[in-house]
Amino acid sequence: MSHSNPDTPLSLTIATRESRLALWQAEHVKALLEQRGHKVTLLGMTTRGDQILDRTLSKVGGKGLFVKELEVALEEGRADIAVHSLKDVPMELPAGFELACVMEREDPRDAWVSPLCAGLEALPPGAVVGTSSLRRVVLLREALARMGRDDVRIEPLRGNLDTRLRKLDDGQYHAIVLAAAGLKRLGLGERIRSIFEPESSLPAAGQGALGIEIRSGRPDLVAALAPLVHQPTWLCVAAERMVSRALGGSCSVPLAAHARWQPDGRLMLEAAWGDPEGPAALLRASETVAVQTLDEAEALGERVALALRAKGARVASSQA
Ligand SMILES: NCc1[nH]cc(CCC(=O)O)c1CC(=O)O
Repeated sequence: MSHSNPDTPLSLTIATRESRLALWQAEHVKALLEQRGHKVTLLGMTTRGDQILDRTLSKVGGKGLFVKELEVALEEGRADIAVHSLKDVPMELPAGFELACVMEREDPRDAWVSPLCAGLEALPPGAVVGTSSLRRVVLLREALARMGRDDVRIEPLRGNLDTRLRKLDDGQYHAIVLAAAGLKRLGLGERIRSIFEPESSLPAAGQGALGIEIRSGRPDLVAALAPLVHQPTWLCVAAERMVSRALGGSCSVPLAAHARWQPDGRLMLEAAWGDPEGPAALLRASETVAVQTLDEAEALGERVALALRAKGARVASSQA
């Protein structure tokens, strides 16, 4: 098809959420596409996930909340591509949509932001730590239990990045935990007091990576986006996302999945699962293997999910 040449300039519209982080990400993709001669417009929109700020996301339907409206814009032809934080993209896209591009990952780790101290160990007695994901809550509880700190309270923290930082600055929390990637992208990296190594806070599947979604059947877009693809990141997130998918992909279950390239060129995938009803201890599994294709990455993810299941992890029933 003549349209499939990556050098053919296109006029395209990017659907994006309107949080500062989402706009930064959309502008980033816009600039990269414009460098390649394409003409790009942004279409900003508000999603249900942006509107519901008073409840924990896991209680109101989960990840799809941040992408549905963008998909409707693609479906109706009001936009051509949607730029997402991959962490917010459901494991299975609706029929007729596909992931056309995964870009190079920003820092995938969790960050500690606090005016008081550089980590959990230095928190004052009775401190309140804010975070917004079940995964982080369970990982923090584990770490606190290891330190014998049953005095520390973990409280929900919702809202976009600026809102979360403001709540910290208002004194509602002594410290908050959030993704390093968002802070770094917005030039707020200096607020990070410390970074959790994956050994102490295993990241969520896709954390720190951007994905670009399109309607299927647009080889012109696939070709235009091909130069933005970072294959090593795509292999990592394919493995990570398969773990979530194989376990039901619900964000009301504490689940971490993180893949890293080893110096020997193999991919190490680690995952952790927590029983939403049970005790806080997480089940863990990992495997390191040579991976060259997305199929091999997904097979790795499936095996690690199976290993978790063998240890007692259950498949979540599909979310509402
Ligand atoms: N759940 C919301 C969300 N989706 C993506 C990011 C951060 C950026 C990224 O992971 O790419 C965040 C904020 C956070 O988890 O603190």
